[in-house]
Amino acid sequence: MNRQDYGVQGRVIVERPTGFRLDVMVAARPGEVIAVMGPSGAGKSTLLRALAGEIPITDGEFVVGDVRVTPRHRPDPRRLGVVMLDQRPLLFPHMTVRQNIAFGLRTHGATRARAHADADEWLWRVGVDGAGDHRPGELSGGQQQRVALARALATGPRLLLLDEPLTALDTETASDIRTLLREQLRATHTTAVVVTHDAFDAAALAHRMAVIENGEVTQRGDVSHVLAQPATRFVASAAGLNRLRGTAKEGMWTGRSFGVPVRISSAEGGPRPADGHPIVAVFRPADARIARAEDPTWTGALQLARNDIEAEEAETGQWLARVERLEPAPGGARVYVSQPELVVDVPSAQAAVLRLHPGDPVRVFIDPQHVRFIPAS
Ligand SMILES: Nc1ncnc2c1ncn2[C@@H]1O[C@H](COP(=O)(O)OP(=O)(O)OP(=O)(O)O)[C@@H](O)[C@H]1O
Repeated sequence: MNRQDYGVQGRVIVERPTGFRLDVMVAARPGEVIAVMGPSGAGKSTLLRALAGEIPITDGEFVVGDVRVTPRHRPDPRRLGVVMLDQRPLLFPHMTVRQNIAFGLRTHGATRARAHADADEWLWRVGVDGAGDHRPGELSGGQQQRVALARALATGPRLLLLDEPLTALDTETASDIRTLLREQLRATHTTAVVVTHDAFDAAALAHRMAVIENGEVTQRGDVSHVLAQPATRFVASAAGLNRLRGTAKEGMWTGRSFGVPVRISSAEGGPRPADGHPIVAVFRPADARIARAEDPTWTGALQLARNDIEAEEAETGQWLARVERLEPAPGGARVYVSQPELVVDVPSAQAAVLRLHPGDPVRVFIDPQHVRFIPAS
């Protein structure tokens, strides 16, 4: 078969007895890497398991290369040519590393000598040459994941499925394996679907991404486009962005904070949504600022905010908010506030001065030059 035929395309529908329904269109061109992100329970693993032929689809159909999968026809995974790479390497512990890789090649018809020679070549490609005679248990977690990648790619799968392949690794090892994965996927022109919770991995590994929420695709497109134009709160938070839904009025975002009107403007030019249309204000947590409210009591702080509105002195890009929780973050603190819900990254020096606690009234400020408006879908 011509290598150009490879890729995956179709509609995957899986209904669970629990009432959960997955219904997604999948399409990856040959050699293309698609990232799949989504909240817990969205159906990402269900999708991978269906694509791997591990569970039947209830409806729809898809093709992997030229092999068709339907609710009634579920080919043998080897014939389907789909290989799954898990969070954990899952190597055979009683075999040597070389035998682990050669095993798959042997089941594809290679002679013992050929399989062993190819296994050594693969060990070299993934940077663990010399480890061939060791048992997996004698290698580090990162080395084992390298071997698992070699084993997955060695048989030239039509489709490689990666389920959170970097999650179980420490940061430094994850970084090495991310680079290796990227290089090898490109070099072997392997079509792949990678499930990840990390937008950085999606951007590093994939050409395009699909977001699954509650069994459906809520956004798809080029990775950078999806992350920059988040269509849902989940994507915004995965991309590390605040996403505030409001209504367009006089070229500004308008919403409410504790019943008090709030406005945010954007420095961006271009067409503005007509008044009354829903719009979303998007900005980074590090671009918002926070200060203690002028009055430390809630009644006092709210009264001041209302007075400003009545006197028409309420400034755009600032409003009263409530601290919900605080988390340590690199270089400072991450502050979660409500009404509207958003995240503000506060540098250490300022966090030390502010001494915030959950329940405190604060003022949030956002400069228009850091705000982007996108139409609400
Ligand atoms: N074997 C099963 N039988 C019945 N229902 C299942 C089974 N496995 C998963 N589900 C249900 O399918 C839905 C989707 O689960 P799935 O594991 O695919 O989500 P996920 O996006 O991979 O989540 P996570 O990120 O937490 O792994 C959930 O409601 C789950 O309870």
